[in-house]
Amino acid sequence: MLKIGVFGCGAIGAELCKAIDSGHIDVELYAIYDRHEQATVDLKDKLRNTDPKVLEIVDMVKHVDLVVECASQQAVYEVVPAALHAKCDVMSISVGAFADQNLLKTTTDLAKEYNCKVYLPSGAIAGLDGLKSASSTSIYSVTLTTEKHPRSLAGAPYIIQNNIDLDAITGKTVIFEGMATEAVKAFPANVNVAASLSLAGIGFEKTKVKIIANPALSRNIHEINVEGEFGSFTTRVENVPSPTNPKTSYLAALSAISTLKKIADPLQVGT
Ligand SMILES: NC(=O)C1=CN([C@@H]2O[C@H](COP(=O)(O)OP(=O)(O)OC[C@H]3O[C@@H](n4cnc5c(N)ncnc54)[C@H](O)[C@@H]3O)[C@@H](O)[C@H]2O)C=CC1
Ligand SMILES: O=C([O-])CC(=O)C(=O)O
Repeated sequence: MLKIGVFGCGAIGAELCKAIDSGHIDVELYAIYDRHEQATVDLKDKLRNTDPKVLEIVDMVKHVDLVVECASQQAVYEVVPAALHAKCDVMSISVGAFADQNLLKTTTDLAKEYNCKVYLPSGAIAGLDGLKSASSTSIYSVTLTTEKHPRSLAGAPYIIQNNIDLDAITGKTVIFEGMATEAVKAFPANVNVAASLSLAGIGFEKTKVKIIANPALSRNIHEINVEGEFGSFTTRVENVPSPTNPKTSYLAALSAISTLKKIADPLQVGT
């Protein structure tokens, strides 16, 4: 059975571990890690059938087949190269880190060298399947419009650097408009989905991102518009936020669960 290490025990990591613990995913949860020890303690308390070891990344990679990063963009720099050097496959949910072309190249080079796979789940959006198909011909534009409650944007570097008072926002307000390359750094905990879109489509320099704060919202909305030689499509997901992290949509955790389930499943149905 596939041995898994989960790096990051927050909203997504905890849901993923609970899905393994409940038997929903047929893998062995061998190890977990979080820089906040209490997060590992709290997570272990919630698990009924498994008792993973708490191992730092250097030790985790010696024992597992696949490492799942669900921590932060910063953690990707530590976790992904370490896993690949140890010939482990990796799933990474903090996809925005791969806007760094050096990290992206190192990752793909290492994965090729060691014959490993790097899985980047769809996260909190729908439509990557259509975008990937459409990419075989010309794509004219890809636009992500993300609308969240202002509290979900709190702490983002862009909000801090521009002294934006989120409490003063009383109506729908455009906070940011730019390209994905800038957006994923400016809002590292809000628009990792812009990175997945960029990688599946026309790249970080051409993928447009608009971020709107709306205090009337209780859901995280991601709308994607794609125009190309194939025609056009729009997807819109109105996401229920994770109860433990309002920045993160529940669908993102479900996407990580679904990706891991697919990796573990011996039967692969469909194209
Ligand atoms: N691709 C997508 O669609 C989505 C991606 N994300 C990203 O996924 C990641 C996880 O999201 P959540 O579980 O909601 O976050 P969270 O904040 O609830 O949990 C993250 C956990 O990882 C730990 N952590 C962070 N950096 C670490 C490091 N360098 N070393 C060790 N532990 C570290 C934290 O202590 C925390 O317990 C975040 O980067 C988030 O921005 C979130 C939602 C959607
Ligand atoms: O969960 C979401 O709504 C999307 C998100 O935070 C991200 O892409 O970083």
